[in-house]
Amino acid sequence: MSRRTMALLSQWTSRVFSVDMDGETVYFKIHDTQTGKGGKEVLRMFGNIQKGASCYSLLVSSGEKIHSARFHWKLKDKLSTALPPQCRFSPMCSFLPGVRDSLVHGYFLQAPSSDSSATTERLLRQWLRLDDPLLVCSYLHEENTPRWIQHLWNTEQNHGIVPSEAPESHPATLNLINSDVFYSFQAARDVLQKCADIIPEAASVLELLPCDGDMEARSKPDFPIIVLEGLDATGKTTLTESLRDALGATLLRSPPPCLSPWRARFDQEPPILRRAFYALGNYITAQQIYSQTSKTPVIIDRFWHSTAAYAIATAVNGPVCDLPAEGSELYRWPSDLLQPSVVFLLTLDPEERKRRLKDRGQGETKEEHELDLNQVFRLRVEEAYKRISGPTCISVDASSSAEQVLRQVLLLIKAKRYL
Ligand SMILES: Nc1ncnc2c1ncn2[C@@H]1O[C@H](COP(=O)(O)OP(=O)(O)O)[C@@H](O)[C@H]1O
Ligand SMILES: Nc1ccn([C@@H]2O[C@H](COP(=O)(O)OP(=O)(O)O)[C@@H](O)[C@H]2O)c(=O)n1
Repeated sequence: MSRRTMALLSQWTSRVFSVDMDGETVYFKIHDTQTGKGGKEVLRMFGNIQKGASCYSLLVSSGEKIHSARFHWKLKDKLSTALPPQCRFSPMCSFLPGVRDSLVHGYFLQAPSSDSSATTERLLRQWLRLDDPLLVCSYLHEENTPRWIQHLWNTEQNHGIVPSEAPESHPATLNLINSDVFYSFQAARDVLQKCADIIPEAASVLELLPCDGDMEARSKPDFPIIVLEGLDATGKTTLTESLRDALGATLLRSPPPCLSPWRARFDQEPPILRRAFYALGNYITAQQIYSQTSKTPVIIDRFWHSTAAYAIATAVNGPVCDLPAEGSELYRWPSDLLQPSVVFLLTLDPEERKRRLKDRGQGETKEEHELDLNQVFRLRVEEAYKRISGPTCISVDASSSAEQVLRQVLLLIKAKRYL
Protein backbone atom coordinates (compact mmCIF):
# COMPACT_ATOMS: atom_id res chain seq x y z
CA MET A 1 0.00 0.00 0.00
CA SER A 2 1.49 3.41 -0.96
CA ARG A 3 2.26 6.07 1.66
CA ARG A 4 -0.41 8.29 0.13
CA THR A 5 -3.03 5.50 0.40
CA MET A 6 -2.09 4.92 4.04
CA ALA A 7 -2.32 8.65 4.76
CA LEU A 8 -5.75 8.73 3.13
CA LEU A 9 -6.94 5.80 5.20
CA SER A 10 -5.68 7.36 8.41
CA GLN A 11 -7.90 10.43 7.71
CA TRP A 12 -10.80 8.40 6.40
CA THR A 13 -13.24 9.26 9.17
CA SER A 14 -12.55 13.03 8.90
CA ARG A 15 -13.23 13.10 5.18
CA VAL A 16 -16.25 14.42 3.35
CA PHE A 17 -17.39 12.57 0.22
CA SER A 18 -19.31 14.16 -2.60
CA VAL A 19 -21.14 12.71 -5.59
CA ASP A 20 -22.38 14.71 -8.61
CA MET A 21 -25.55 13.04 -9.73
CA ASP A 22 -28.31 14.28 -12.03
CA GLY A 23 -27.01 17.86 -11.85
CA GLU A 24 -26.91 17.87 -8.05
CA THR A 25 -24.04 17.43 -5.62
CA VAL A 26 -24.65 15.30 -2.55
CA TYR A 27 -22.20 15.47 0.36
CA PHE A 28 -21.86 12.79 3.02
CA LYS A 29 -19.50 11.82 5.82
CA ILE A 30 -18.88 9.01 8.23
CA HIS A 31 -21.15 9.12 11.27
CA ASP A 32 -20.20 6.51 13.84
CA THR A 33 -16.81 4.90 13.52
CA GLN A 34 -17.16 2.58 16.50
CA THR A 35 -20.41 0.78 15.86
CA GLY A 36 -20.58 1.25 12.13
CA LYS A 37 -24.15 2.57 12.53
CA GLY A 38 -25.33 5.46 10.43
CA GLY A 39 -27.60 8.33 11.41
CA LYS A 40 -31.32 8.37 10.84
CA GLU A 41 -31.30 10.74 7.90
CA VAL A 42 -31.46 9.11 4.49
CA LEU A 43 -28.99 10.46 1.96
CA ARG A 44 -30.92 12.06 -0.86
CA MET A 45 -28.61 10.39 -3.34
CA PHE A 46 -29.50 6.93 -2.05
CA GLY A 47 -33.16 7.87 -2.05
CA ASN A 48 -32.90 8.37 -5.85
CA ILE A 49 -31.15 5.12 -6.46
CA GLN A 50 -33.26 2.37 -7.93
CA LYS A 51 -34.41 -0.20 -5.36
CA GLY A 52 -32.17 -3.25 -5.38
CA ALA A 53 -29.28 -1.48 -7.12
CA SER A 54 -25.76 -2.01 -5.76
CA CYS A 55 -23.56 1.03 -5.27
CA TYR A 56 -19.79 1.36 -5.22
CA SER A 57 -17.30 4.18 -5.01
CA LEU A 58 -13.79 4.30 -6.47
CA LEU A 59 -11.28 6.90 -5.33
CA VAL A 60 -7.86 7.30 -6.95
CA SER A 61 -5.32 7.35 -4.17
CA SER A 62 -1.96 7.41 -5.98
CA GLY A 63 0.70 9.62 -4.38
CA GLU A 64 2.09 11.22 -7.50
CA LYS A 65 -0.10 14.03 -8.87
CA ILE A 66 0.40 13.51 -12.61
CA HIS A 67 0.14 9.74 -12.38
CA SER A 68 -3.00 10.04 -10.31
CA ALA A 69 -4.55 12.59 -12.72
CA ARG A 70 -3.84 10.41 -15.78
CA PHE A 71 -5.12 7.32 -13.99
CA HIS A 72 -8.36 9.10 -13.07
CA TRP A 73 -8.71 10.43 -16.64
CA LYS A 74 -8.28 6.98 -18.18
CA LEU A 75 -10.47 5.32 -15.56
CA LYS A 76 -13.48 7.00 -17.16
CA ASP A 77 -12.80 5.23 -20.48
CA LYS A 78 -12.10 1.99 -18.65
CA LEU A 79 -15.43 2.25 -16.82
CA SER A 80 -17.33 3.10 -20.02
CA THR A 81 -16.00 0.07 -21.83
CA ALA A 82 -15.64 -2.54 -19.07
CA LEU A 83 -18.79 -2.06 -16.98
CA PRO A 84 -22.04 -3.79 -18.01
CA PRO A 85 -24.05 -1.35 -20.15
CA GLN A 86 -26.85 -0.97 -17.55
CA CYS A 87 -24.38 0.44 -14.98
CA ARG A 88 -24.20 4.19 -14.40
CA PHE A 89 -21.27 6.10 -13.01
CA SER A 90 -20.99 9.69 -11.77
CA PRO A 91 -18.04 11.87 -10.75
CA MET A 92 -17.25 11.85 -7.06
CA CYS A 93 -14.51 13.15 -4.80
CA SER A 94 -13.38 13.14 -1.20
CA PHE A 95 -11.66 15.91 0.76
CA LEU A 96 -10.79 17.25 4.18
CA PRO A 97 -12.75 20.51 4.57
CA GLY A 98 -10.44 23.52 4.32
CA VAL A 99 -7.29 21.41 3.80
CA ARG A 100 -5.33 22.35 0.69
CA ASP A 101 -4.44 19.52 -1.71
CA SER A 102 -6.60 17.04 0.20
CA LEU A 103 -8.98 16.41 -2.69
CA VAL A 104 -9.00 13.00 -4.36
CA HIS A 105 -11.14 12.20 -7.38
CA GLY A 106 -13.11 9.14 -8.31
CA TYR A 107 -16.43 7.76 -9.50
CA PHE A 108 -19.66 6.53 -7.92
CA LEU A 109 -21.09 3.43 -9.58
CA GLN A 110 -24.60 2.01 -9.66
CA ALA A 111 -25.29 -1.52 -10.84
CA PRO A 112 -29.07 -1.94 -11.19
CA SER A 113 -29.37 -5.76 -11.12
CA SER A 114 -27.72 -8.70 -9.36
CA ASP A 115 -26.08 -9.77 -12.65
CA SER A 116 -24.59 -6.35 -13.32
CA SER A 117 -23.45 -6.04 -9.72
CA ALA A 118 -21.73 -9.46 -9.82
CA THR A 119 -19.81 -8.41 -12.96
CA THR A 120 -18.95 -5.03 -11.43
CA GLU A 121 -17.66 -6.63 -8.22
CA ARG A 122 -15.54 -9.09 -10.18
CA LEU A 123 -14.01 -6.28 -12.20
CA LEU A 124 -13.32 -4.10 -9.17
CA ARG A 125 -11.65 -6.99 -7.32
CA GLN A 126 -9.47 -7.64 -10.37
CA TRP A 127 -8.45 -3.98 -10.56
CA LEU A 128 -7.62 -3.91 -6.85
CA ARG A 129 -5.42 -7.01 -7.26
CA LEU A 130 -3.58 -5.26 -10.14
CA ASP A 131 -2.27 -2.84 -7.54
CA ASP A 132 -4.19 -0.01 -9.11
CA PRO A 133 -4.15 3.06 -6.87
CA LEU A 134 -7.79 2.63 -5.93
CA LEU A 135 -9.82 2.75 -2.76
CA VAL A 136 -13.05 0.85 -3.29
CA CYS A 137 -16.20 0.98 -1.16
CA SER A 138 -19.56 -0.66 -1.45
CA TYR A 139 -22.74 0.72 0.13
CA LEU A 140 -25.12 -1.53 2.02
CA HIS A 141 -28.62 -0.69 3.14
CA GLU A 142 -29.21 -1.76 6.76
CA GLU A 143 -32.36 -3.82 6.72
CA ASN A 144 -35.54 -2.18 8.07
CA THR A 145 -33.75 1.12 8.81
CA PRO A 146 -33.05 4.19 6.72
CA ARG A 147 -29.33 3.70 7.38
CA TRP A 148 -26.53 3.05 4.93
CA ILE A 149 -23.17 1.47 5.69
CA GLN A 150 -20.01 2.23 3.71
CA HIS A 151 -17.82 -0.86 3.44
CA LEU A 152 -14.19 -0.05 2.60
CA TRP A 153 -12.77 -3.04 0.71
CA ASN A 154 -9.12 -2.15 1.25
CA THR A 155 -9.40 -2.53 5.03
CA GLU A 156 -12.69 -4.44 5.34
CA GLN A 157 -14.03 -1.69 7.65
CA ASN A 158 -17.67 -0.64 7.93
CA HIS A 159 -18.81 2.87 8.72
CA GLY A 160 -22.27 4.40 8.98
CA ILE A 161 -22.73 7.44 6.73
CA VAL A 162 -24.85 10.59 7.09
CA PRO A 163 -25.46 13.68 4.97
CA SER A 164 -22.89 16.44 5.33
CA GLU A 165 -23.25 20.17 4.74
CA ALA A 166 -21.78 21.63 1.56
CA PRO A 167 -18.29 23.02 2.33
CA GLU A 168 -17.77 26.78 2.49
CA SER A 169 -15.90 26.81 -0.79
CA HIS A 170 -16.24 24.36 -3.66
CA PRO A 171 -14.00 21.30 -3.00
CA ALA A 172 -12.17 21.77 -6.34
CA THR A 173 -10.68 25.04 -5.03
CA LEU A 174 -8.63 23.00 -2.52
CA ASN A 175 -6.47 21.56 -5.30
CA LEU A 176 -6.57 24.31 -7.95
CA ILE A 177 -3.07 25.64 -7.36
CA ASN A 178 -0.53 23.75 -9.47
CA SER A 179 -3.12 21.25 -10.67
CA ASP A 180 -5.41 23.53 -12.70
CA VAL A 181 -3.83 26.97 -12.47
CA PHE A 182 -0.07 27.58 -12.44
CA TYR A 183 1.13 30.81 -10.91
CA SER A 184 4.77 30.61 -12.06
CA PHE A 185 6.76 29.51 -15.08
CA GLN A 186 8.62 26.96 -12.99
CA ALA A 187 5.46 25.33 -11.60
CA ALA A 188 4.08 24.77 -15.12
CA ARG A 189 7.43 23.65 -16.53
CA ASP A 190 7.85 21.11 -13.68
CA VAL A 191 4.71 19.32 -14.86
CA LEU A 192 6.00 18.93 -18.41
CA GLN A 193 9.42 17.86 -17.17
CA LYS A 194 7.86 15.16 -15.00
CA CYS A 195 5.83 13.70 -17.85
CA ALA A 196 8.46 13.95 -20.61
CA ASP A 197 9.24 10.22 -20.33
CA ILE A 198 5.60 9.17 -20.83
CA ILE A 199 4.57 11.93 -23.27
CA PRO A 200 7.35 12.48 -25.84
CA GLU A 201 5.64 15.67 -27.09
CA ALA A 202 6.38 17.30 -23.72
CA ALA A 203 10.11 17.18 -24.50
CA SER A 204 9.50 19.08 -27.76
CA VAL A 205 7.53 21.75 -25.89
CA LEU A 206 10.27 22.05 -23.25
CA GLU A 207 12.81 22.77 -26.00
CA LEU A 208 10.82 25.85 -27.06
CA LEU A 209 10.66 27.40 -23.59
CA PRO A 210 12.62 30.49 -22.63
CA CYS A 211 15.61 30.02 -20.29
CA ASP A 212 15.24 30.96 -16.61
CA GLY A 213 17.44 34.06 -17.08
CA ASP A 214 15.08 35.33 -19.80
CA MET A 215 12.18 35.32 -17.37
CA GLU A 216 13.53 38.11 -15.19
CA ALA A 217 11.54 41.33 -15.03
CA ARG A 218 12.23 43.76 -17.86
CA SER A 219 12.07 47.51 -17.96
CA LYS A 220 8.75 49.15 -18.76
CA PRO A 221 7.74 48.49 -22.37
CA ASP A 222 8.07 51.41 -24.79
CA PHE A 223 4.80 50.70 -26.61
CA PRO A 224 1.42 49.56 -25.27
CA ILE A 225 0.65 45.86 -24.97
CA ILE A 226 -3.06 45.25 -25.60
CA VAL A 227 -4.76 41.91 -24.97
CA LEU A 228 -8.13 40.90 -26.46
CA GLU A 229 -10.12 38.34 -24.50
CA GLY A 230 -13.58 36.80 -24.72
CA LEU A 231 -15.37 33.57 -25.52
CA ASP A 232 -14.99 31.99 -28.94
CA ALA A 233 -16.68 34.01 -31.74
CA THR A 234 -16.99 37.21 -29.75
CA GLY A 235 -14.87 38.87 -32.47
CA LYS A 236 -11.33 38.74 -31.07
CA THR A 237 -9.60 37.74 -34.32
CA THR A 238 -11.55 40.32 -36.32
CA LEU A 239 -10.75 43.09 -33.83
CA THR A 240 -7.08 42.14 -33.28
CA GLU A 241 -6.49 42.26 -37.03
CA SER A 242 -8.16 45.64 -37.47
CA LEU A 243 -6.34 47.04 -34.41
CA ARG A 244 -3.05 45.82 -35.86
CA ASP A 245 -3.78 47.70 -39.08
CA ALA A 246 -5.10 50.82 -37.34
CA LEU A 247 -2.17 51.11 -34.90
CA GLY A 248 0.64 49.68 -37.04
CA ALA A 249 0.99 47.07 -34.29
CA THR A 250 2.44 43.58 -34.13
CA LEU A 251 -0.17 40.84 -33.68
CA LEU A 252 0.64 37.86 -31.47
CA ARG A 253 -1.45 35.09 -29.95
CA SER A 254 -1.36 32.70 -27.05
CA PRO A 255 -0.79 29.80 -27.43
CA PRO A 256 1.80 30.89 -30.03
CA PRO A 257 1.80 29.20 -33.47
CA CYS A 258 5.03 27.33 -32.62
CA LEU A 259 3.00 25.21 -30.13
CA SER A 260 0.30 24.32 -32.69
CA PRO A 261 1.75 20.87 -33.54
CA TRP A 262 1.26 19.75 -29.93
CA ARG A 263 -1.94 21.48 -28.95
CA ALA A 264 -4.33 18.68 -29.93
CA ARG A 265 -2.14 16.19 -28.05
CA PHE A 266 -2.32 18.18 -24.80
CA ASP A 267 -6.04 18.89 -25.27
CA GLN A 268 -6.57 15.11 -24.80
CA GLU A 269 -4.72 15.02 -21.50
CA PRO A 270 -6.15 15.63 -18.00
CA PRO A 271 -6.36 19.24 -16.75
CA ILE A 272 -2.99 19.24 -14.95
CA LEU A 273 -1.12 18.62 -18.22
CA ARG A 274 -3.43 20.57 -20.48
CA ARG A 275 -3.39 23.68 -18.29
CA ALA A 276 0.38 23.52 -17.77
CA PHE A 277 0.76 23.46 -21.58
CA TYR A 278 -1.39 26.60 -22.03
CA ALA A 279 0.30 28.34 -19.09
CA LEU A 280 3.68 27.80 -20.77
CA GLY A 281 2.29 29.14 -24.04
CA ASN A 282 1.76 32.49 -22.30
CA TYR A 283 5.44 32.63 -21.30
CA ILE A 284 6.58 31.92 -24.88
CA THR A 285 4.23 34.68 -26.10
CA ALA A 286 5.61 36.98 -23.37
CA GLN A 287 9.11 36.48 -24.83
CA GLN A 288 7.80 37.41 -28.27
CA ILE A 289 6.12 40.51 -26.80
CA TYR A 290 9.40 41.58 -25.15
CA SER A 291 11.20 41.38 -28.47
CA GLN A 292 8.57 43.58 -30.22
CA THR A 293 7.52 46.14 -27.67
CA SER A 294 10.46 48.49 -28.23
CA LYS A 295 9.44 48.70 -31.91
CA THR A 296 5.64 48.77 -32.19
CA PRO A 297 2.46 48.44 -30.09
CA VAL A 298 1.61 44.77 -29.54
CA ILE A 299 -1.89 43.25 -29.82
CA ILE A 300 -2.43 39.77 -28.35
CA ASP A 301 -5.27 37.38 -29.13
CA ARG A 302 -5.92 35.64 -25.74
CA PHE A 303 -3.43 35.54 -22.87
CA TRP A 304 -3.46 34.67 -19.15
CA HIS A 305 -7.16 35.48 -18.63
CA SER A 306 -8.11 32.66 -21.03
CA THR A 307 -5.80 30.21 -19.32
CA ALA A 308 -6.97 30.94 -15.78
CA ALA A 309 -10.68 31.59 -16.42
CA TYR A 310 -11.29 28.39 -18.41
CA ALA A 311 -9.26 26.35 -15.91
CA ILE A 312 -11.15 27.65 -12.87
CA ALA A 313 -14.55 27.44 -14.57
CA THR A 314 -13.93 23.82 -15.58
CA ALA A 315 -12.61 22.62 -12.22
CA VAL A 316 -15.40 24.31 -10.25
CA ASN A 317 -18.40 22.64 -11.80
CA GLY A 318 -21.37 24.12 -9.93
CA PRO A 319 -23.35 27.35 -10.30
CA VAL A 320 -21.56 30.72 -10.58
CA CYS A 321 -21.85 31.23 -6.81
CA ASP A 322 -19.52 28.22 -6.33
CA LEU A 323 -16.61 30.08 -7.98
CA PRO A 324 -13.87 31.32 -5.64
CA ALA A 325 -15.06 34.66 -4.21
CA GLU A 326 -13.97 37.89 -5.84
CA GLY A 327 -10.56 38.91 -4.47
CA SER A 328 -9.50 35.27 -3.91
CA GLU A 329 -5.77 34.59 -4.37
CA LEU A 330 -6.82 32.07 -7.04
CA TYR A 331 -7.48 34.99 -9.42
CA ARG A 332 -4.02 36.53 -8.99
CA TRP A 333 -1.77 37.27 -11.95
CA PRO A 334 1.46 35.17 -11.94
CA SER A 335 4.20 37.37 -10.51
CA ASP A 336 6.72 36.31 -13.20
CA LEU A 337 4.38 36.83 -16.18
CA LEU A 338 4.50 40.06 -18.18
CA GLN A 339 1.48 42.28 -17.47
CA PRO A 340 -0.10 43.92 -20.52
CA SER A 341 -1.01 47.62 -20.46
CA VAL A 342 -4.72 46.77 -20.77
CA VAL A 343 -7.07 43.84 -21.44
CA PHE A 344 -10.30 44.27 -23.42
CA LEU A 345 -12.89 41.61 -22.65
CA LEU A 346 -15.37 41.28 -25.52
CA THR A 347 -18.85 40.36 -24.31
CA LEU A 348 -21.71 39.23 -26.48
CA ASP A 349 -25.29 38.12 -26.11
CA PRO A 350 -25.33 34.26 -26.20
CA GLU A 351 -27.73 34.14 -29.15
CA GLU A 352 -25.61 36.51 -31.24
CA ARG A 353 -22.49 34.53 -30.32
CA LYS A 354 -24.16 31.31 -31.48
CA ARG A 355 -25.20 33.01 -34.71
CA ARG A 356 -21.63 34.13 -35.38
CA LEU A 357 -20.30 30.66 -34.58
CA LYS A 358 -22.76 29.16 -37.03
CA ASP A 359 -21.95 31.71 -39.74
CA ARG A 360 -18.27 31.01 -39.32
CA GLY A 361 -19.11 27.34 -39.82
CA GLN A 362 -15.87 26.10 -38.25
CA GLY A 363 -15.44 23.21 -35.88
CA GLU A 364 -15.33 24.24 -32.26
CA THR A 365 -12.95 22.90 -29.62
CA LYS A 366 -14.60 20.36 -27.31
CA GLU A 367 -14.54 23.01 -24.60
CA GLU A 368 -16.26 25.55 -26.87
CA HIS A 369 -18.90 22.97 -27.81
CA GLU A 370 -19.48 22.49 -24.09
CA LEU A 371 -19.93 26.26 -23.70
CA ASP A 372 -22.87 26.03 -26.04
CA LEU A 373 -24.42 23.04 -24.35
CA ASN A 374 -23.77 24.29 -20.87
CA GLN A 375 -25.04 27.77 -20.15
CA VAL A 376 -23.78 27.62 -16.57
CA PHE A 377 -20.25 26.86 -17.73
CA ARG A 378 -20.38 29.91 -20.05
CA LEU A 379 -21.52 32.10 -17.15
CA ARG A 380 -18.71 30.75 -14.96
CA VAL A 381 -16.06 31.48 -17.62
CA GLU A 382 -17.38 35.04 -18.10
CA GLU A 383 -17.48 35.71 -14.37
CA ALA A 384 -14.01 34.22 -13.77
CA TYR A 385 -12.67 36.45 -16.59
CA LYS A 386 -13.94 39.52 -14.74
CA ARG A 387 -12.49 38.48 -11.37
CA ILE A 388 -8.89 38.00 -12.53
CA SER A 389 -6.64 40.63 -11.01
CA GLY A 390 -3.52 42.29 -12.43
CA PRO A 391 -3.78 44.55 -15.49
CA THR A 392 -6.81 46.77 -16.03
CA CYS A 393 -9.57 44.76 -17.71
CA ILE A 394 -12.27 46.67 -19.60
CA SER A 395 -15.45 44.89 -20.76
CA VAL A 396 -16.55 45.92 -24.24
CA ASP A 397 -19.98 45.16 -25.67
CA ALA A 398 -19.08 43.52 -28.99
CA SER A 399 -22.59 43.30 -30.41
CA SER A 400 -22.35 46.27 -32.78
CA SER A 401 -20.71 46.12 -36.22
CA ALA A 402 -17.00 45.27 -36.52
CA GLU A 403 -16.25 48.92 -37.50
CA GLN A 404 -18.13 50.27 -34.50
CA VAL A 405 -16.41 47.88 -32.08
CA LEU A 406 -13.04 48.95 -33.50
CA ARG A 407 -13.95 52.63 -33.13
CA GLN A 408 -15.09 52.06 -29.54
CA VAL A 409 -11.85 50.29 -28.57
CA LEU A 410 -9.66 52.90 -30.32
CA LEU A 411 -11.49 55.64 -28.40
CA LEU A 412 -10.88 53.80 -25.11
CA ILE A 413 -7.19 53.33 -25.94
CA LYS A 414 -6.84 57.06 -26.62
CA ALA A 415 -9.01 58.23 -23.72
CA LYS A 416 -7.08 56.12 -21.22
CA ARG A 417 -3.77 57.21 -22.79
CA TYR A 418 -2.54 53.71 -23.51
CA LEU A 419 -0.94 55.05 -26.68
N1 LIG B 1 -18.68 43.08 -34.64
C1 LIG B 1 -19.07 42.04 -35.40
N2 LIG B 1 -20.31 42.00 -35.92
C2 LIG B 1 -20.73 40.94 -36.64
N3 LIG B 1 -19.98 39.87 -36.93
C3 LIG B 1 -18.73 39.85 -36.44
C4 LIG B 1 -18.20 40.92 -35.64
N4 LIG B 1 -16.93 40.61 -35.30
C5 LIG B 1 -16.67 39.39 -35.83
N5 LIG B 1 -17.74 38.94 -36.51
C6 LIG B 1 -17.86 37.65 -37.21
O1 LIG B 1 -18.11 36.65 -36.20
C7 LIG B 1 -17.33 35.49 -36.42
C8 LIG B 1 -16.38 35.27 -35.23
O2 LIG B 1 -15.42 36.31 -35.15
P1 LIG B 1 -13.90 36.05 -34.78
O3 LIG B 1 -13.20 37.36 -34.93
O4 LIG B 1 -13.36 34.88 -35.56
O5 LIG B 1 -14.06 35.65 -33.23
P2 LIG B 1 -13.05 35.00 -32.20
O6 LIG B 1 -11.65 35.28 -32.66
O7 LIG B 1 -13.37 35.69 -30.91
O8 LIG B 1 -13.36 33.54 -32.15
C9 LIG B 1 -16.58 35.72 -37.74
O9 LIG B 1 -17.32 35.11 -38.77
C10 LIG B 1 -16.58 37.23 -37.89
O10 LIG B 1 -16.54 37.61 -39.24
N1 LIG C 1 -3.93 31.71 -23.62
C1 LIG C 1 -4.77 30.67 -23.73
C2 LIG C 1 -5.53 30.48 -24.90
C3 LIG C 1 -6.41 29.42 -24.98
N2 LIG C 1 -6.56 28.59 -23.93
C4 LIG C 1 -7.48 27.43 -24.01
O1 LIG C 1 -7.89 27.28 -25.37
C5 LIG C 1 -9.30 27.32 -25.55
C6 LIG C 1 -9.75 28.36 -26.55
O2 LIG C 1 -8.98 28.31 -27.65
P1 LIG C 1 -9.59 28.53 -29.10
O3 LIG C 1 -8.50 28.28 -30.08
O4 LIG C 1 -10.88 27.78 -29.22
O5 LIG C 1 -9.93 30.04 -29.09
P2 LIG C 1 -10.29 30.99 -30.28
O6 LIG C 1 -9.08 31.84 -30.40
O7 LIG C 1 -10.59 30.13 -31.49
O8 LIG C 1 -11.48 31.74 -29.77
C7 LIG C 1 -9.88 27.73 -24.22
O9 LIG C 1 -10.90 26.79 -24.05
C8 LIG C 1 -8.75 27.60 -23.20
O10 LIG C 1 -8.92 26.40 -22.48
C9 LIG C 1 -5.81 28.80 -22.77
O11 LIG C 1 -5.93 28.04 -21.83
N3 LIG C 1 -4.93 29.84 -22.70
